[in-house]
Amino acid sequence: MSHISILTIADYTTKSGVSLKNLPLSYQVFGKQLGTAPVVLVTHALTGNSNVCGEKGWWKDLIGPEKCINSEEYTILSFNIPGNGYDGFLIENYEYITIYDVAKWFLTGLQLLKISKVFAGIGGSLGGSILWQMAVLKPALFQNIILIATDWKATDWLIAQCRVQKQILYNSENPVHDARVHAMTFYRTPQSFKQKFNRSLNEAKHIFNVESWLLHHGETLQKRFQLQAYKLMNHLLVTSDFKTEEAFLSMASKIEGNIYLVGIDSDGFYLNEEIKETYSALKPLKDNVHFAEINSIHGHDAFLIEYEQLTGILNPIFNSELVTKTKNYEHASIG
Ligand SMILES: CC(=O)SCCNC(=O)CCNC(=O)[C@H](O)C(C)(C)COP(=O)(O)OP(=O)(O)OC[C@H]1O[C@@H](n2cnc3c(N)ncnc32)[C@H](O)[C@@H]1OP(=O)(O)O
Repeated sequence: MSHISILTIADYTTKSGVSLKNLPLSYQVFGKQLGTAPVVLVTHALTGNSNVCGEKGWWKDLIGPEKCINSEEYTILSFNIPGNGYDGFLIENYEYITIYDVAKWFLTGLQLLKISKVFAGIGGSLGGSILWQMAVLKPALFQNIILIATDWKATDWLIAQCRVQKQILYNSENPVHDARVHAMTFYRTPQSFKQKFNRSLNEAKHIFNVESWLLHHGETLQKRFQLQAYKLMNHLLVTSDFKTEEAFLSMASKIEGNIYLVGIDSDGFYLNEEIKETYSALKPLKDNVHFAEINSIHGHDAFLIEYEQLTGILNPIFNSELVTKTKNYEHASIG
């Protein structure tokens, strides 16, 4: 059982020029003790947290003892995005914070923990956008980065969805509940709902099952996630900081480690074709960039559902013999 530890970032000035003192950065470590094994850094998504593989860990089907990312072989580290509320810390005035700042905080966290080399950074959705930014800021840090259902930029489509979310978060009487109800529709697909519900009725509630499912997810999130945290996370989604594709490609081509892009063919939030475009544009500039696709009817949520396919994609990175040799070499670099 991993407990939450807290680091303090004494002095930080955001990219927008706001000075912050004593910012708490909380984290959890699972598996091997820090300094004894290669580090896997997991960056969480919108309503996630640092509990990646504990009893209620959100990626416990992928990470843990004898799982694809085996906690008996690796040190699993995850920071909470400051302001996600999971450690009791909220950020009242969040508009000046961007993904760039979060990436800088995580990099400072690694420095405070004396980690100079990370075997793999892995994240989906918002977590993947943070990883892109970290890898660009520190091109030699990661031996592998795995970016799942994510992008280095916010597309117009994503910005539009986040605007609707913001309208709900500011104007609804039950903002977290209602925003989640809306979000669950674009995390899935029509085909996923058809397979799951097929117009069936919830007799007790006199509504369709798809409706009671949406309301269930709304209620569940309302119980565990705070409004201020949701506002911050929704804001972060639209703040990637690379300006143009040209600028991004020039910076991304300097990342030294292997880059694995993973798209979901039915993703209606971070579109697969955008991920493929990034791959096609980056591949001529960098040898060790790879693309893999998850085939699923479940849309964006597939990165939290399709574990067999994820395991198939990730096994060569985490469990091949070649990797084991590299891992042993990497032990020496962990401070
Ligand atoms: C933007 C970003 O950065 S990332 C996007 C963020 N995405 C998320 O946060 C994930 C949101 N999705 C979820 O939480 C999903 O539930 C997943 C992906 C974790 C799991 O999906 P699935 O395995 O398909 O489970 P499902 O969505 O059906 O959820 C199961 C729950 O729904 C309940 N449920 C199922 N059908 C119904 C129904 N007809 N009526 C009411 N409740 C229902 C189940 O009882 C179960 O409840 P419990 O979790 O309280 O035990």
